[in-house]
Amino acid sequence: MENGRANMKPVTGTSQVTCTAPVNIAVIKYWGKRDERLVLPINPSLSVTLSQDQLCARTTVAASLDFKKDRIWLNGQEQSIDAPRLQKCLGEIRRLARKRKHEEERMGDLLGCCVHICSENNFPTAAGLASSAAGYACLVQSLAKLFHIDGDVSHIARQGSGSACRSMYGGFVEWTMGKMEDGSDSIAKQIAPADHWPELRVLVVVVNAGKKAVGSTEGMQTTVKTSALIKYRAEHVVPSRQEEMRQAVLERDFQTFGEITMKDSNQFHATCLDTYPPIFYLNETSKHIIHLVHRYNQHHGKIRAAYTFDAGPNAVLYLLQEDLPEVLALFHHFFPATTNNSERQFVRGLPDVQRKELSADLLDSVGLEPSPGSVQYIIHTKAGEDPQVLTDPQQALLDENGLPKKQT
Ligand SMILES: Nc1ncnc2c1ncn2[C@@H]1O[C@H](COP(=O)(O)OP(=O)(O)OP(=O)(O)O)[C@@H](O)[C@H]1O
Ligand SMILES: C[C@@](O)(CCOP(=O)(O)OP(=O)(O)O)CC(=O)O
Repeated sequence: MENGRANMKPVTGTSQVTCTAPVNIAVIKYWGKRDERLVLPINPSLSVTLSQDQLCARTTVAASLDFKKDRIWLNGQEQSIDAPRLQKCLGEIRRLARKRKHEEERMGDLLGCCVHICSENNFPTAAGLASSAAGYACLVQSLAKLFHIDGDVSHIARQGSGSACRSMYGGFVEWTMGKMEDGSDSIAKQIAPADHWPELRVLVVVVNAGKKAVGSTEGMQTTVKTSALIKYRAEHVVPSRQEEMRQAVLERDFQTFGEITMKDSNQFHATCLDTYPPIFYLNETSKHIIHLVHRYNQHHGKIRAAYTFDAGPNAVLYLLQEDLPEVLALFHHFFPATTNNSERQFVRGLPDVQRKELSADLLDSVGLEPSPGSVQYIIHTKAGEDPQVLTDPQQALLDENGLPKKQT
């Protein structure tokens, strides 16, 4: 992978670009829009971009005068190109490209071409694992490269899915609310690069990889309409929290980082409960995980692991490398794999699983009944880089005719 120009040819035949883009998991949550059309948030948010070695979207975009219409395939299935958010991203990219056409000789006849888009995620789609963030970041990055647009395009990714703007950067990223009516200052910015905090580890605990009942877009609309708590949160809680969190990241202060992460996740889910009718994203296993983490931290008298939950029951844990063996041992003990979720695949992305003996004291402090099979699997990962261009044509998802490659 390299972050330079893509495998682009002049538009005599087909011009094609392939990119990958990361998932990001917020530690200060975005929930609620002040402008639905432009996807402008009611509060700023802050997230960690995850490594693409474990979780990523991959997208190939191709432009050709031979294509009759714009088309998109997602995870092997052709989808409607008329989806409003897709249209918004395509339209914005073409608008920017038109504006820059006179400065860009390379643009050639690209603007007269239709595009084919093919994308896949290497993890479950629409299951509360931020597939829309990785997916729209990947789409916008690939289209920007195809149309020779340089510079920040996070304001375009934002219009695909709000959280996608944060996946345009690696490491630790904030999404500023902005004040402008056109949303041009509601953009993502990196506050620290991926290697800023090398000891930080991330465990994505997959409780349920199925499609969730209430999508984020609809869920946050109802919250904004019906919850008094969300207004209080946006006006009186998040602004100072965002500052504290930025400082905690810059100082690699895990105690503050962990505490704010858990409190912010809890408040986000409290606003879901305050929604009318209420929205429940956490399930019994999520609650077990919350208890486990608090009792574990209490046992050690400090925060050693911090949980956060998006719009679904899956937990994401932030922790430091030195505590990884113990935390994994706790999950093996309290959420043992069954034959359906076999031991070998239980923890993914960790070459040599270090096991640690748990003290009787610690097991006693946690004091939960083991719940076999309720965690499907765990992905071990860390902070990672921004979207990448893939230059090897073998990794493209479209063939030389601009059609999805046959699966082998
Ligand atoms: N690789 C992709 N390319 C383009 N669009 C994608 C891609 N992956 C997901 N999407 C879009 O995002 C939608 C899923 O978004 P949704 O918000 O429901 O789930 P999620 O992002 O997995 O969860 P959450 O945002 O709550 O963490 C898909 O239905 C599709 O429209
Ligand atoms: C709970 C969240 O993951 C919500 C993400 O919402 P989306 O970005 O998926 O919503 P839309 O802007 O409507 O597409 C919190 C977060 O990522 O900050």
